[in-house]
Amino acid sequence: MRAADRLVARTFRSGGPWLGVLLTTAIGGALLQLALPYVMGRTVDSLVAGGAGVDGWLLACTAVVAGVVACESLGIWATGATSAQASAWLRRSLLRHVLGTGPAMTRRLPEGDLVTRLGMNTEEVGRAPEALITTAALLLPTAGSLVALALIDVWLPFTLLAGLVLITLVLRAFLRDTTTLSAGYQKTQGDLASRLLDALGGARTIAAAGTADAEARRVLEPLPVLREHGMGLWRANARAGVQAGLAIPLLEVAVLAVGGLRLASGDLSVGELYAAARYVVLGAGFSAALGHVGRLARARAAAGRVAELLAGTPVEHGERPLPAGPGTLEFRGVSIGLDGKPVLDGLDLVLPGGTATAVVGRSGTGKSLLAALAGRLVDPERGTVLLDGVPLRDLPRDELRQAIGFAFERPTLMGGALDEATLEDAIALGLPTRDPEVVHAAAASARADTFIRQLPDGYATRLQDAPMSGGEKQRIGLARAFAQGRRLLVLDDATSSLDTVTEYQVGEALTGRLRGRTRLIVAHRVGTAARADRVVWLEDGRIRAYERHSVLWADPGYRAVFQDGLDTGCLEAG
Ligand SMILES: Nc1ncnc2c1ncn2[C@@H]1O[C@H](COP(=O)(O)OP(=O)(O)OP(=O)(O)O)[C@@H](O)[C@H]1O
Repeated sequence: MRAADRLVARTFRSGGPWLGVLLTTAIGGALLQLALPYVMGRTVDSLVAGGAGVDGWLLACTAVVAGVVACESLGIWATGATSAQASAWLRRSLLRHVLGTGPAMTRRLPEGDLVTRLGMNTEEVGRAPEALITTAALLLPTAGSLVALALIDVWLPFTLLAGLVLITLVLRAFLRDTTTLSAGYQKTQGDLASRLLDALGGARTIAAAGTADAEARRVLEPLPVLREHGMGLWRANARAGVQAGLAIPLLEVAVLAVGGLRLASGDLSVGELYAAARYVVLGAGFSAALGHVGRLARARAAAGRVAELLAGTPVEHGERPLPAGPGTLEFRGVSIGLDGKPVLDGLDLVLPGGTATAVVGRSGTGKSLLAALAGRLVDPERGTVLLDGVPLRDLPRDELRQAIGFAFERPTLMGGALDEATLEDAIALGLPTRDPEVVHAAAASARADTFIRQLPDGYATRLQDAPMSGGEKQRIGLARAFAQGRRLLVLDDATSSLDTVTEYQVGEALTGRLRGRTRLIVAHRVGTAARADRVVWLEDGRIRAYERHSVLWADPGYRAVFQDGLDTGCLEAG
């Protein structure tokens, strides 16, 4: 819980100016509450004494009550504002961290679980500052009551103190139990969200397989666990509520008994006994912290889950500028593995600037991983990847991203506000300055220009108004990569949905007008490998060969790589 508590403390500091208002109203309100019994006691005494000065005390009573009401009202406002500000701060930093970590984050945690942590859990952590202040503010009247009782009579505070020890123990146990139970509850919520998001992602498959009922059961499978944690929380709440609730009347009786004896012996006035009774109630009001402690416990549990997200090391970028160069890409002793098993092992490879290299190999040999390493979407566990002699880790983020363009098999098209982003925005995504000529030229190379111009608003067509086929989306993704990557283009199976003719045309552009840039192309088609200057043939995590396709073709093992899913026509083309 250490990391969680540290995060709660950081969130507290981010509460902004409203935190000050909350603190002032909480302390002010507590002090006024503390003054109220004294003022009322003096009013009673002046009434008993025949009414001398009663008007002044009545006025004081009114002023104190008005002050209490004002503090409470402003406090409610400040509570909302503080929580909103703290949650917003945490959500912003968390989102930056999660997106900055990149694909490593979604490999570590399911997306639904991430959404729950970034959404619900962050909001719960945001309530921590308010819960902490209100709980602490409750200590003030309690401490004040002890002092006031001591001033009235020396025996009275001991009675209250005994009760307070009891209440503190109850609250401590409640905080501990509720934190544990809340953690379980929130974890199950994350599990439910992950299952739901999985099911939504596969909605087409579920509909096609007719398994909606079975899938709904699978999504809701953790419900009994959620219920168990929920019931546990209610039980803990009820138990602590009863225990703390019992303490107040018991304390009142005890103080009244002691105070009554002192009254009988003439050591206490009626007004003092009245004030003492009020102070006991005020002091034991600490038990009202139960609700705040519950919120604090939920916030701590949520902070634990949020802190897990922040635990991953963020991707760090260097400050070394990229020197002028042709885009030479070098893998030097690069290794990376999964669960202790190497996927790519000791790769040494130099792709000369301006060349086109196809990466081939059987499914699962690490072609996509090699592509990800080439553009620092993943860092190697050992070894270095260099662009024009500079390790990618040393490059500033903007220079790195401007130098390397990525296109994927299933690109996600985006470009600003969800409902406003246009096709031009999607292609220009990541460009430091928007130049329509660059966008149009990139689209032309990706064979997207013609179909875009046929749309009613051309490049200004909103993405949501342009439902696209898989191949069309791939072409927009390619155009985006072509527009951005000034030195190196990494195409990870990015032409798989294109028809043969379009794929050929894009291939022509890759070897024609895009020739000035280094190109790394993960290829499943023979034609793509044949057009490249060289082929990297991956096998069992190592480079089996780095050669021209025409040379490799003589090897039956190489030809077998293309056999999965290819027709003989394509093979002949090789
Ligand atoms: N960041 C990573 N770190 C370690 N291993 C990874 C990482 N990303 C993927 N892998 C693993 O690397 C292996 C190869 O995956 P990859 O997607 O690179 O294969 P591929 O050759 O592109 O396959 P296919 O042709 O089927 O797309 C898989 O077992 C995958 O789980």
